[in-house]
Amino acid sequence: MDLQVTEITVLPGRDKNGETEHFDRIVIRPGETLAIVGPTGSGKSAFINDIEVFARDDTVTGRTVLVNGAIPPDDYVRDPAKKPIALITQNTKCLADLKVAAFLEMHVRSRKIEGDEIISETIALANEFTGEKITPGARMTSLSGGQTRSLMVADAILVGSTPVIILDEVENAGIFKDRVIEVLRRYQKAVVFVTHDPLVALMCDRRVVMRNGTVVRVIEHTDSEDEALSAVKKMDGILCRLRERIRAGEAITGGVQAV
Ligand SMILES: Nc1ncnc2c1ncn2[C@@H]1O[C@H](COP(=O)(O)OP(=O)(O)OP(=O)(O)O)[C@@H](O)[C@H]1O
Repeated sequence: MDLQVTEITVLPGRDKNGETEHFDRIVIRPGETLAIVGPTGSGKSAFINDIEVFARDDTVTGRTVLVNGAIPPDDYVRDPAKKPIALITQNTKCLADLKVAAFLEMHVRSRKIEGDEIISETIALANEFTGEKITPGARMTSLSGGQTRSLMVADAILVGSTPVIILDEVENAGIFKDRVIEVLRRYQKAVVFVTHDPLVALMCDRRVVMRNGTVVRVIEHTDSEDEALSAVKKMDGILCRLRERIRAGEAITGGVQAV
């Protein structure tokens, strides 16, 4: 990436009634995680869309998004190779009928990255996110939803090397959410999650609460939520193991605490 992204700033626009939004600015920096939460239709997708297109008072919300404190250069918006944002949604479908390694190789070549190790490294990283292992020889079209999204996240981190990653409701997709968050932090990505998942929301540094097309509150994660977070982690662990057993075709008899 040509320009180091040190911060993305969202400046207020208008709510659904056309009233000026009340927040001052929302800044996200490398290594930080932001969750966008709120009921259906509250404007979560519109918020991430503003970031993805670098809004300049030209979207439905009237917000403006700055990169390093300034309006970003035009090629950030127009040239996909220069765009510093990767958006990964639930509807990631692969139309390329290629094997996983060939698909990654194509991306690696287009990014002009030297060496082949990055392909196996990307597959290995993706396999940290999913219980169903991805092999280099598997066809892209035969991957499950969870495998595809795991590969897309690993690809955005290592091959695309984008500093900002937006994940739109990927939680139901058979990926290890806490592992994804840990790795994204380790790689110093600025991450925005649209989420309804308590574990993802509580693990993030901040939660942006949406209602009626506007940001109504920004909640900082503090120690006071740690107790709830560790309880949710335990529950999530139980559910994950239970899910694996059900997928494996087991009958679940007895209590689930002991799973
Ligand atoms: N500030 C705004 N001003 C005008 N229209 C808005 C604003 N924010 C969102 N909208 C519109 O409201 C509708 C619902 O918003 P959006 O899809 O972003 O909600 P959501 O929270 O993502 O909903 P869901 O959880 O169902 O995906 C969309 O048509 C969107 O364009």
